[in-house]
Amino acid sequence: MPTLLVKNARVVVTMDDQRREIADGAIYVRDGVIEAVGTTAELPPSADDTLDMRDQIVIPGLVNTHHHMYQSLTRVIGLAQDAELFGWLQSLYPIWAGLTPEMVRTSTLTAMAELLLSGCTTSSDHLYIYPNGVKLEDSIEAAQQIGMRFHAARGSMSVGQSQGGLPPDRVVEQEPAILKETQRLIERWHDPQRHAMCRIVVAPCSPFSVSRGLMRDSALLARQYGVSMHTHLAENDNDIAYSREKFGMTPAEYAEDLGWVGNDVWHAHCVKLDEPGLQLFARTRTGVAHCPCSNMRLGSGIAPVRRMRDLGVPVGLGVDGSASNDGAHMLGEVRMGMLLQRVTGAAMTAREALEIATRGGAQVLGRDDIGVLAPGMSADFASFDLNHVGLAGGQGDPLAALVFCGAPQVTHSVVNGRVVVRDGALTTVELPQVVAQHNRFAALLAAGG
Ligand SMILES: Nc1nc2[nH]c(O)nc2c(=O)[nH]1
Repeated sequence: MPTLLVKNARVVVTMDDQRREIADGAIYVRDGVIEAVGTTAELPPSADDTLDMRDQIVIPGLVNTHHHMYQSLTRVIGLAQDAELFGWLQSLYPIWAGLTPEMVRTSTLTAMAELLLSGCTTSSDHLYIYPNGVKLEDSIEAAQQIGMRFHAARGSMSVGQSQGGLPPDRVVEQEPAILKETQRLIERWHDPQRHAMCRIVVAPCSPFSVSRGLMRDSALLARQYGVSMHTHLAENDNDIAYSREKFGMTPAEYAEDLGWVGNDVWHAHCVKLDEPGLQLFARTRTGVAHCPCSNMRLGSGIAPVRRMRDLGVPVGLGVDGSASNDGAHMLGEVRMGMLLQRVTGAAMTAREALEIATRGGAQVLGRDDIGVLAPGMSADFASFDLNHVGLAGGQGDPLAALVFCGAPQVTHSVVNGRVVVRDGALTTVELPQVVAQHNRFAALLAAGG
């Protein structure tokens, strides 16, 4: 059983129940699981592999609760640069119709590389468009290759324009085929055990691209297998208007009506969730993926995260797809999450913002084994060099500096006890080659395949 020792860290931020921040910190890992956390003097002096974290801060691996990784192929597309959600989607659906399995595989590697280099060790990905033979396996196999803990959300769209939906008919699927494929994926890939590296999520896309029937049947399927459910909800004013006009309900009423509330459900955005909706989410422990950069980029508004947290709604953080962010720096997203709440006059500390991205994300994804550095937890963590120029002058409070100052890339990232980034470089893929391939695919896609 391989062992790993982290020692001499300036500080280990545990996010444990006492929120301990351990100076001269150390972590001892056996077979991918944390065995001990303490000071360097308290822990064993050696292991099969040792990371000397002198002048580094160690934090629990960040948990990204919302992404569309394929969208990294369509960053800053001209027509979509300045549009709100519906116009943005309408200009991108036709481009995404050209996606191929190889494009999904490569863009998943690129997006995961970006996440791992920014401190994220677990990510969800909402893949909801399946043209040209694309399958969820294209992203699952990329996650295995790069070594990221993965919640693969089998998205779907079934209501095209001819039925009153937003997407063109050619990118939607038949509902029986969606359900059959989702069931196959759960049976093939879902691992319900602690420390699982791959879980499947049932994830019809949004009220304006999926029927009520598919929402209901998806919930039944998910609960039959005990897997989580994920969708978009209450993202902007047009989204609210669509729900009111089409269903005669607010988004929260719609979700409740279809069985889409509970601690096995998390909704992306929820910018426009009203007070009864917030109360409903708190009562039912329904989760939210907060995506501050995307909400700003699309001009959607500011999610009431302060109110959510005060009511006890589980909140995690998400970078969202890179066509609406357009970066995927998870620690940068933590900073934005903190700053954006302050724009509303609400209080949000650096420590709370980091908590949302660690413990909060773990709760939203339904996991009790990540987001905290403590014995028995998965060995998922990231370290940052405190000598980085962007942190100069902030040494008095390294954790606050990391969140406030504008984030560097990691020095090391460890996932399930495996060193996936060592001394700033990915150990599992040749990143320059991946990026070059990604750029070729992006150009092809923009040119119409
Ligand atoms: N931010 C996003 N919102 C969405 N709604 C929807 O139906 N698709 C998307 C998306 O890709 N990004």
